[in-house]
Amino acid sequence: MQLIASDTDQGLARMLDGYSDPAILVSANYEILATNERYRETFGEIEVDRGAHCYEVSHGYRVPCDQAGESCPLLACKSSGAKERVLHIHSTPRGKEHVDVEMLPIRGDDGELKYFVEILKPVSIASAEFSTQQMVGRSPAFNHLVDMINLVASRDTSVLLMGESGTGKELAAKAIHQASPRHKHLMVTVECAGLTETLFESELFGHVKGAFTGAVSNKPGLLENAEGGILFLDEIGDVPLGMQVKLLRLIETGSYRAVGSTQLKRAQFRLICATHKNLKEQVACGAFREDLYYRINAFPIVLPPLRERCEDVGIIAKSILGKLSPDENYRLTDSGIKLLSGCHFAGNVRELRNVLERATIFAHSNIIDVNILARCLLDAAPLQAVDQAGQWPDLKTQQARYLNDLLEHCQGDKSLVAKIAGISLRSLYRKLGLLEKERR
Ligand SMILES: Nc1ncnc2c1ncn2[C@@H]1O[C@H](COP(=O)(O)OP(=O)(O)OP(=O)(O)O)[C@@H](O)[C@H]1O
Repeated sequence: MQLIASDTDQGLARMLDGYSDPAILVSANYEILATNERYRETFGEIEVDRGAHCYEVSHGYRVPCDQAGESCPLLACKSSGAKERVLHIHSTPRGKEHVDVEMLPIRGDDGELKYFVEILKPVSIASAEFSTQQMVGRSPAFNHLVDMINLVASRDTSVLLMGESGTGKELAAKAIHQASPRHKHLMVTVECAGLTETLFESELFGHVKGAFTGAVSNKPGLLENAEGGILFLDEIGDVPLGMQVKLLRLIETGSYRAVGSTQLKRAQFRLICATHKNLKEQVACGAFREDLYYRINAFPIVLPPLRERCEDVGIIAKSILGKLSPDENYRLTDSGIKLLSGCHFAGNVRELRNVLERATIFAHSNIIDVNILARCLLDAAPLQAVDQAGQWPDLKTQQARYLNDLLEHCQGDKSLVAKIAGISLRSLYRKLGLLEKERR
């Protein structure tokens, strides 16, 4: 135990060492009074002798978290008088990390809230810094996603991952697998899109020799590989209706038959499904069974589109470059990151990845700048095509916004703007001239 403030209740401070997770004792004015050994091992010694505030040490803020635009668990704890938790990004000796923060209130003899025990569990399923292995991000939308994954991973609950194409549903499924008690067993992915009912059934359940033309020997199904582990059904919305009944039976009874066999087999697995479709709408129009929908949807997690976490684009882009060419040490310029952060990637992280892959082909050195990126942004449109109110602006307003945004991104470089916009420089000057006239 490291005791910082001398007037701290010593017994209370010593209690921290009973926690196997990093823990600190905090006063009602956010002062850190004591830390346990596990905390110091994980987050380092607190250098300031006296008056070190939790918001300074964990975030480098000069004011409490709630005044810096974040949720403050201590404040929440003060108002509820009960245990509170939140997922925060903390500064650590290793850089920024996601941390699951739990705050417990302790009352003095007079019944007033006097101390707070803060337990800080580092979350390893995602990275807030460059990483080629994990999901990367630090925006509020991404942190919420990490929080959801972190909460459900240790359970055996079925998870439904929903989100547009390329938002990272498969990566999220892998993160759940790695953080789950089943991580020593396999996660078997079944790509449901484009499979006919027959093919789906024999892939999943296996078949016996002679079950159909071409079944020359017994073949085990993917379910056998998933035994004890995780079955990940990607694009569950594309499973043919006939197969949905068999899937439902499998989930409800844990048993199935290989194609052509009468023998009942048992399967033991955790289910994770993913879809880019709106399954509720699919249910309403009769394309997806309602009973199956409720079976797979025990814990829904929505993956936010990239345009709702623009702050993450830079760190994701750097991580993707590290993954694409580990030896090249590609560097993105700040204006390049700014350009990418302002784009509407309909294909989300996958489209960003494609843009970066093209950029590595065009780059003459390991520097990827705004000019190279502009050549590679084939489909990505600048953000804000749709109004805040969800209304489509008229074409003129839309064009004006587009050109203004682009000019800003390209730091006034009109040749570059013309190139990205796919118009001649003359035509750009004409349009800008018209805009100017209208403004006056
Ligand atoms: N947060 C992230 N950080 C780093 N890379 C990411 C992140 N999210 C997605 N990616 C990368 O983006 C690509 C697409 O991700 P993934 O395949 O998981 O998306 P998906 O939602 O399953 O797509 P689809 O619906 O088309 O199958 C992958 O290369 C993945 O590694």
